[in-house]
Amino acid sequence: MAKKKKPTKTKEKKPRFQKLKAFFANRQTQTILGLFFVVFAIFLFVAFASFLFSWQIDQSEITEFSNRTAKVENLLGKVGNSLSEFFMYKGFGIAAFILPILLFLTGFYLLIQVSFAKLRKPWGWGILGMIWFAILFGFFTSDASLLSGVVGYELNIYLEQFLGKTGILLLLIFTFLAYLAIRFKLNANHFAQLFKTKERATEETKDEEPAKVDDEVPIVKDLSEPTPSEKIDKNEQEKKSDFELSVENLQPTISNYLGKDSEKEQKEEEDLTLAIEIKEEEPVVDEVSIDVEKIVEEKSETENLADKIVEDFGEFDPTLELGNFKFPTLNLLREFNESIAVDQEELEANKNRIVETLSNYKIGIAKIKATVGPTVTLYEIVPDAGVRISKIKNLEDDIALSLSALGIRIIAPIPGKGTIGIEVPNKNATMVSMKSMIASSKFQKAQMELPIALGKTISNESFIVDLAKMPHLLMAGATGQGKSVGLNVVLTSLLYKKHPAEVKFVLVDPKKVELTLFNKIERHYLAKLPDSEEAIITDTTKVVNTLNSLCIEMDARYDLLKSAMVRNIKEYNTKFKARKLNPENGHQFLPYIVLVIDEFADLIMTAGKEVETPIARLAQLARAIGIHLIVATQRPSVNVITGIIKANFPARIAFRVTSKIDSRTILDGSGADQLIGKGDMLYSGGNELVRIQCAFVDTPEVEKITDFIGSQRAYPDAHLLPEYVGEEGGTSLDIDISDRDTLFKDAALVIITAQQGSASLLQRKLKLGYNRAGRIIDQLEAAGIVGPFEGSKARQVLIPDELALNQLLEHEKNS
Ligand SMILES: Nc1ncnc2c1ncn2[C@@H]1O[C@H](COP(=O)(O)OP(=O)(O)OP(=O)(O)O)[C@@H](O)[C@H]1O
Repeated sequence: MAKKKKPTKTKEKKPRFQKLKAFFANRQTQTILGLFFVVFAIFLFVAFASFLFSWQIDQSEITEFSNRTAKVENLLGKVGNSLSEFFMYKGFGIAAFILPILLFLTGFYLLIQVSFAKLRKPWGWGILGMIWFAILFGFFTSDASLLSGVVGYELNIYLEQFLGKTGILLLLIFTFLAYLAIRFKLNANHFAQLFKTKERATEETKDEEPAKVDDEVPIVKDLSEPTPSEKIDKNEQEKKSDFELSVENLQPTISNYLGKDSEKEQKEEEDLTLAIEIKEEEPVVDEVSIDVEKIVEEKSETENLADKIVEDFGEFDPTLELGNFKFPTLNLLREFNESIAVDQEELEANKNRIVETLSNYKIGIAKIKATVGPTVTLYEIVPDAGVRISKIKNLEDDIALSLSALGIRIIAPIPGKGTIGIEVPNKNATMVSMKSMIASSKFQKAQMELPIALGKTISNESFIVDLAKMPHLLMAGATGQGKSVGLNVVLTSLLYKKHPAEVKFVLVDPKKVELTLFNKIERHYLAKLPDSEEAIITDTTKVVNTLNSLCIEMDARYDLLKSAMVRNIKEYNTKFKARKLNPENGHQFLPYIVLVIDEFADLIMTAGKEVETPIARLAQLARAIGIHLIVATQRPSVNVITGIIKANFPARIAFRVTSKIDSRTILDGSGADQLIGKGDMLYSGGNELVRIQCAFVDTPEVEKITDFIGSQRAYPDAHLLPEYVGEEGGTSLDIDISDRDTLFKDAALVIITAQQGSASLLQRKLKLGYNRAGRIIDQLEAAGIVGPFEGSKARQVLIPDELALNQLLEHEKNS
């Protein structure tokens, strides 16, 4: 009992808290509050300033607050006086001025809508500052005065008992230095560095001094008569370096030159010659001396800059471009009477018939329990001990006959329960409206990437699944059993939950009528090929191009994920939002792409392998990069849902099908043939089958939603997928050599080095547009460097290495 009470309490509290949250999130509330804070801050500031001059005069009036005859000098009257008395005299003294500054900042932030998180720091430092200044002023004043306030004075007395006067002073100095260290991000290394640079500077000056002396020595020596001590020792002469020898070699050259003049002159100018010799020597010395470049220490940051960008600008918000986008409201959806009427008589009658039929076959029942769902009621039976389960399973048709009802399904045993279930359709089925699904708190609070509200289970629980986890969905069912409604339910769910920046749809509708309504939201939610006019694809050749284009997008996304060193789109986007990926390196926020294909059988019939291959490739690989497939088909035959497709679509929905074989094809078991239609479906998310009544959303409802979204500001164009040049899009293969692209040879080298003939490789390596890369690939094909087009696979490279390429090109020129 106690356990049951708890959740009701929290349920009551939450809406009230949310209302309060919504109230404060309202811009009007924020404006009024902001203005109040700003005005109140100015009020306090003026009152405090005035109090500085009038406090002694007004002090006696404090007790006379209600006395109308008593007058005060404070510019802001008795209220100003009392507040100042409270905050300054009885509070923090002069330091109380910090308070109006903080209030002003708060009001200002509220007005310009800066996040509250940014106020935490100023308030924290502000309050600490008030206390610190109060203590500081209290330290220097001997009485409770206006400077320190009562707080500062009392704190000083209190601290003095423990630390003494000197202790307080040290504490103040320490806290001040600690503040400097935290505020300006200083640490001991900075001081050490400061010390080192000083030391280096003094060392440099010291180094320079002896150098000067050395330089001067030879000049002094040369100009003066050589002293006996400086006469060259023979031993030393032997040790002379080559360099010194070369100086000697210079000597005769100059003296020979001088020798051409008279010998007298030679003697007279001997001293001078020496000086000249040395002067000649100087530049040689200079050449050899090493000029040591000053080591400039690179500036380093003390914190991660990405964090700083986030701190300054907040996380990247992908929804900013359509910041005013309004999600569709609940009132666009229709309301139905959805209360399930439990018909006691019907229940009783069905129970009696089940018991009777089973007893005819000598199967005793220990217990029976009924759960009434929207369309079917589940009777859970606990058979007597020793009854074989297979025996009950075989009685399916007999029980159906005795209950004279269609769509009876026997689940023997119910997984995880140890009972046997018999699902019997209700006489009056209840519709599950889309509105109830969208409004359910399970959907509203779903923390999923791509939540889909499919419908209600037999126990009336809303069944919400995450398309991102599925990761692809296969839908099958005979015509008129609710497939199209199911697709609309999926799309509507996503429209109610995801911003246009977060998800894009690629819609393929060969029937041309089912998804046309979504044309209105083309520039919000749809993705298309660059050259196509219509975003919704109805033409088979366009489907092939779109699928191949999605394969290119997939490859490009994998490259992005690789360079960002993440494993999936969620991690990638989180990293991108935290501004850890540079958009200049090609990184961008990646929206989920949901590819919806209606009438898959029709596509396979007309395009066969051409669509199957890229679909299989996407299904196999696209889960991590946020491309999800929803494929619907009327005919779940094995040539439509082939083994390779089936293997990659673990999540499947089966509406009613006409034969057991079809049921087996789609669900790997029977059951879908026993459904009753009209949205009655079985969902298989791996191994377990869940019976669900699909939600119902009408065409007018979808129209209202798309109108609502379509009427809002949109992106300039639909989301553009990478361009794909199909086989027929290529130019003729007889390309003239002179018409070749200027980058032809570079491209050939890239392709040969990588041994991979793909246009996207050229795009990346040579930084080309897709069209140009495609043209070059065609030219390479014409030149016999790459093989022919092979669907989504890269072309074969026919030239093994650069040498062979050169030979080929040379041969071309000569021929
Ligand atoms: N979830 C549902 N709840 C109630 N009724 C439904 C539901 N889904 C479908 N129906 C009924 O079934 C009819 C056919 O549904 P829908 O058009 O989705 O069938 P379909 O399988 O797409 O058929 P087709 O393959 O011919 O397009 C609807 O008009 C509606 O009356």
